[in-house]
Amino acid sequence: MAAQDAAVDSLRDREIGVEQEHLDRVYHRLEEKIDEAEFLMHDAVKRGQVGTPGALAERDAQVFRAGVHLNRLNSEFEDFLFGRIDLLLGKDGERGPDGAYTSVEPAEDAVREDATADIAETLHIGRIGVLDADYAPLVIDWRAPAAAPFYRSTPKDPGRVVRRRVIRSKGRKVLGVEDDLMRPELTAYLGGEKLPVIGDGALMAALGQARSHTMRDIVASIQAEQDLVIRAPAASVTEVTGGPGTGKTAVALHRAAYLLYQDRRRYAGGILIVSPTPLLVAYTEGVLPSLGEEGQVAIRAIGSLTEEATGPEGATAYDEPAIARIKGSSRMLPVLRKAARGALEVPRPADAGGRLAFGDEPERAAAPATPTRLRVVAFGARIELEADELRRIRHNVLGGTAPVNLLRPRARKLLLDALWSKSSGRGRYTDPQLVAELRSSFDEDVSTETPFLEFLDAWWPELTPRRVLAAMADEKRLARWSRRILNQGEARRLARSLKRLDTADGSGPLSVHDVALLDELQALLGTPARPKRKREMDPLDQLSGLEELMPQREETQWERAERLAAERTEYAHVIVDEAQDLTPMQWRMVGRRGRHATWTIVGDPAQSSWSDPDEAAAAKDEALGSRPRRRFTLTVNYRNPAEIAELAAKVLALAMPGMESPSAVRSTGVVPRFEPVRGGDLAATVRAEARRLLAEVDGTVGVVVAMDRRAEAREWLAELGERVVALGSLEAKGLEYDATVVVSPAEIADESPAGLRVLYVALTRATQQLTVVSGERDVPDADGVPDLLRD
Ligand SMILES: Nc1ncnc2c1ncn2[C@@H]1O[C@H](COP(=O)(O)OP(=O)(O)OP(=O)(O)O)[C@@H](O)[C@H]1O
Repeated sequence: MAAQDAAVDSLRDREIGVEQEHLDRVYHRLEEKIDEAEFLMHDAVKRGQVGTPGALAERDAQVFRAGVHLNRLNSEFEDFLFGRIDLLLGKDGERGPDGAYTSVEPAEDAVREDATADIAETLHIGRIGVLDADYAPLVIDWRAPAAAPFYRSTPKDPGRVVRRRVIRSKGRKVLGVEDDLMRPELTAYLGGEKLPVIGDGALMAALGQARSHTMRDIVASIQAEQDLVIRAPAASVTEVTGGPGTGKTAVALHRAAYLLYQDRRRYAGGILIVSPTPLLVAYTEGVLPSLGEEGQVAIRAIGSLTEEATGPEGATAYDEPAIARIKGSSRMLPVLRKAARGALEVPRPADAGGRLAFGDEPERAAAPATPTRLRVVAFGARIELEADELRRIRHNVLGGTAPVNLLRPRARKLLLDALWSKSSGRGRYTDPQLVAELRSSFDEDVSTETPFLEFLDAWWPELTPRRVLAAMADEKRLARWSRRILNQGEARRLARSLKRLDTADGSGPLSVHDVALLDELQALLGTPARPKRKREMDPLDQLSGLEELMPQREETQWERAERLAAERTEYAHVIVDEAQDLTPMQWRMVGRRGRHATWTIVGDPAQSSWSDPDEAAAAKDEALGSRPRRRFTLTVNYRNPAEIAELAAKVLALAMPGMESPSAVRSTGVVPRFEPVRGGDLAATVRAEARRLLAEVDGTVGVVVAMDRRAEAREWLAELGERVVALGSLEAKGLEYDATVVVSPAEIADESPAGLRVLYVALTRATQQLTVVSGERDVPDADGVPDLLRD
């Protein structure tokens, strides 16, 4: 036995040596490329000294290209090279642009009659492609067509692949190799020697690794059903469903990288990834850089899609479920329409200095209540418009559906018309040209008069979304705007929840659901065009007057890329993660960002925390329009061991009877634990359990509690260090931990109408171990199993 083990070890060492040699060759080539890039960079800087506009632009472009290249090469990727496939001869002898043979099927004579064959081609797969000096592929980019068989090939449908190898390396050192044999029936030879096979698969090794607070890419172990989604053509809408842990988030992120690789020009318009929480954004945002992609992709939490309204930190407050239900519903749309127009008559909050939601100027000094009379002096006489005349004009202007803020010029025009019709100058002449001149000077005089300007500002103020939302905090007013849409109780609750915003400076804390309302209001109000500010001039240039002689400095590509990203409100591709949670109002908000986009939508209806899935489905259909859809289903759970998945399936059966659970790919033999509260002390029980799990696992421990308990749970765990995190049930979306403690299933299930589905989410976060602690509302049996989790 020992001799056999030693033989296996020495074969493994030999194969590691083979891959090390290849990796050395790759790094040698990379070093040459880095030298080249650095040379280009210096050359470019020299060119810059010539100073003509053309040379400057060329220099910028060259520096940009060389910089990007250097960046990618210099970032010492862990697992830069991670895969290899050994292939039979292809059907035709054609090679693709990456130098690899294109044919997926083996040639007819690739396998001899005695089931022996020769390996005709070996490809190494890595995060980016590298060609040698003769343009032969040293490494194929994982997204290139030639790399697809690495992911797609299975023993059932092997194509040309005989052996698929995952290479584990760190920096420049190869640490290990794991092989899967795709054609076990063959005896294959490579360079005259029998092809060796090492280990028993890389997937299990990857799944067993401890989790950290950031997600890893899965580029070395993407499975065939996932690869189909990642490489699906970007036409219209790609919809992916699958249970917890089936890799939906991972697939969505890899798809973003794939699309950029496929068609960088098309996606220069940006890819937006919408995530449910800032926690999931933080968890996933390292994946794309690790795949060599940054810049073009914006990952945003649904609560910070409108950064202008919320600030970069976004909205993180959660409304209680009954309020969230109202704010998320599409019934809010007619209410907001009324509010956007009605808010014109609402006096500004008493103070100044508040942050404008979507503008860039601070609010000006407090204005009095909306004026009811306009009085001006023209041609030496006083002219007045009374309340009912003003009302008629306002009514007239608001007739259509145009955004309120864009109607101000029309309001101004109708006011001037009405004043002119009362002016003494009107009947003075009959010559049309004279009348026109008189009118024009009348308009100019009146419209620059301070009383007129002040009146217009107060009577037709430029509204901000925050100001309108704050105006809805008044119960009577909101009752008026929501008549026959919300019932009295709903209107009252909604108004109360908006009171937070009705502060003097209008900057009270926003909830996640407020953001979609603000965004809708922004669309209803419109943003008037502002005069462009002149670029500030260099004071030295001004002194010498040289600026007129110098060519206009052109924007560099970097500056341009940054500016476009900052200005971007629509994207070329929109990816929605945890799509089952988007409310109808959120679908409208996301829809506005992808009006001309292609889409990838991933989600799981069984994990939805939104109470009315039909209403959300209708809003989603509206956002996507009639675009054709391709649907995929992922079926294998890579996160939870079978023991945990089995327990979660009991809740799934209650939450969504008849819905199938994904099948867990591995089992650990460790069954979930059940802990009743010890001595009535929930905090101590949870703390003890978290401490125990910290000793059991290498990575992270997540403690999931009902939303109302978040703050206290953080205190319970404050001294246990950074490996432990306390989370509210809604915050656990999409995250995973080596071990989790789920605190009081009944409390989580009772939180909202979707509570059972939220509990299902909480129970499916662990990769190794799970403990369920019963609280007051649970009814544990003699083994501590709460009633919700019994058979
Ligand atoms: N092919 C794979 N190879 C290695 N790990 C994988 C693979 N597919 C998924 N995983 C891992 O499984 C875990 C679950 O993946 P992911 O979070 O993407 O699932 P999900 O479907 O989004 O889950 P949920 O619906 O619960 O949010 C992650 O740790 C991911 O890295």
